[in-house]
Amino acid sequence: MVLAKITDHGLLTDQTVRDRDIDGGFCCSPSEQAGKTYSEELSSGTLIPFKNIVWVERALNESMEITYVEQQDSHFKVRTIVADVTGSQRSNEPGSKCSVSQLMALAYANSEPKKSVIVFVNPHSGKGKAIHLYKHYVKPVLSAARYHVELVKTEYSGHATEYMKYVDIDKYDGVICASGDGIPHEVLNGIYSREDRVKAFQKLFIAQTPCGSGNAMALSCLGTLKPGLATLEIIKGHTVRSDLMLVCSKSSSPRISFLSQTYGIIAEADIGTEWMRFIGKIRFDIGVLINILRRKQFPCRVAVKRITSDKKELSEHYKSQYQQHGVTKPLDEDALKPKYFDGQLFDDDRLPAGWEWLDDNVTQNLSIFYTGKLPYIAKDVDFFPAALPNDGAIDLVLFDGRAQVWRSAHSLLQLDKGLHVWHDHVDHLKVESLKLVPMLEKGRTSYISVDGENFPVETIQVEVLPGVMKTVMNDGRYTDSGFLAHIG
Ligand SMILES: Nc1ncnc2c1ncn2[C@@H]1O[C@H](COP(=O)(O)OP(=O)(O)OP(=O)(O)O)[C@@H](O)[C@H]1O
Repeated sequence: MVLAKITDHGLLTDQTVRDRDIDGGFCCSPSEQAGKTYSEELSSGTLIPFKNIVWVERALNESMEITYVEQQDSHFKVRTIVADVTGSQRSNEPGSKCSVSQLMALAYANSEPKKSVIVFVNPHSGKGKAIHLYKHYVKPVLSAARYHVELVKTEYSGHATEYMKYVDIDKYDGVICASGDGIPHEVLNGIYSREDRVKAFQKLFIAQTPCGSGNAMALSCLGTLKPGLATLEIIKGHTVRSDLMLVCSKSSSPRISFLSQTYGIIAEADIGTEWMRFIGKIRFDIGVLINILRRKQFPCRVAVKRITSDKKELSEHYKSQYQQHGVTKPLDEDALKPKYFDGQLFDDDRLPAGWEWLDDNVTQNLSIFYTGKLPYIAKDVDFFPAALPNDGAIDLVLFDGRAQVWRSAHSLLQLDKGLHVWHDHVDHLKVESLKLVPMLEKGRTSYISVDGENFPVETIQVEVLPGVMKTVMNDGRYTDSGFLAHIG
């Protein structure tokens, strides 16, 4: 039995008799807890942050059984202690007993406990490691938090889309993707194709616990690449309504995109180097480097409905939107429909009101076209530092291919801090919608990628869909990209 008291920062253990360690730390459904051991001691003066407490229930003699996540650097464990907890002013009178409901309320200050979720695990994600990561880091946390889990191991590409198209959404609060970014993309598109899509987007949160090779959603929303920690953040974080993008083209039906669309050097390095998969993630850097050294250009025309004109306006937009609390307006069907696509792309000769073509001198010599909605596209790749979850904007970054090689290389070396956007040969705009018209010479092959997936190289129109996706973020914000500190 542990004596513990409530403090402002968490539960502080006072005096230890014994604690209980569940199954070496990685079991956790209540029924599995039969195998509890009574071995380890918890040192006196240990602080268990409220955020780490995932479940509390009554034990014998007014004591409580408290389950929490213990985490320190790479050490990660789910533990249960039996404690006699006294309260402080924060819960009730000093010295008096704290109740289970009081401690649960402190533990779940920003979220609801005990949700029901669909968990997609893609066995192929992250070079086949996803099932192992799910079993050892994700499942223990969800079980300890008494989540109801409908586990779906994806059996083919498109499985998560099909599943989300027909699943009974009344049974669930959300979807957790134990995968890379491909499964959230599928989940969102499955929901988008439902007849009751307004209700589905309104009801279900969609989050990623990073088990793939590309984990931009978890990095940007939860700030970690550790699946166990990300799962704790999903359970404890704030729910946020975030913008999505809708990609329309001639040959495909409108496609939801939560991450990016890219054409030029990045698309070549990502999709065009698939054959080099065997060398791992470095293939991407090599692909970029080769194309930069070759000064490869990808001519196109780009039309936009802009929100900002230059980097000064971009900074002002960021400052004014950063503190906004987000979308509270209920969703309706109009919010999910494209404004500029009626089954056909609009005519290039007649831009809709408020649209304009970007400078042809730049777009005809472009090296990178990249749009995004999340700041981090990979670890240490802060490509869209000014991205905000629900500013009703798509971030558009263009690299002028006429820049000298050393200038391009220098800007790309600053991707980790998001400082590339301040270089003169890099444009960074906020737009409401855009049109990309690739203009490659006849016979030249290239790539467009949407959320990292291959897309036909053809004209695309992209529109922002404000506040459509319910997701989870640590403090209700994206992981710090450093942009605010930079603009002061
Ligand atoms: N059982 C399966 N067999 C083959 N492909 C699958 C299967 N399940 C899912 N997929 C596909 O795998 C793609 C990549 O998945 P995901 O993003 O989760 O992993 P990843 O390791 O990050 O992938 P990548 O290496 O492509 O970035 C998804 O877009 C999905 O369509």
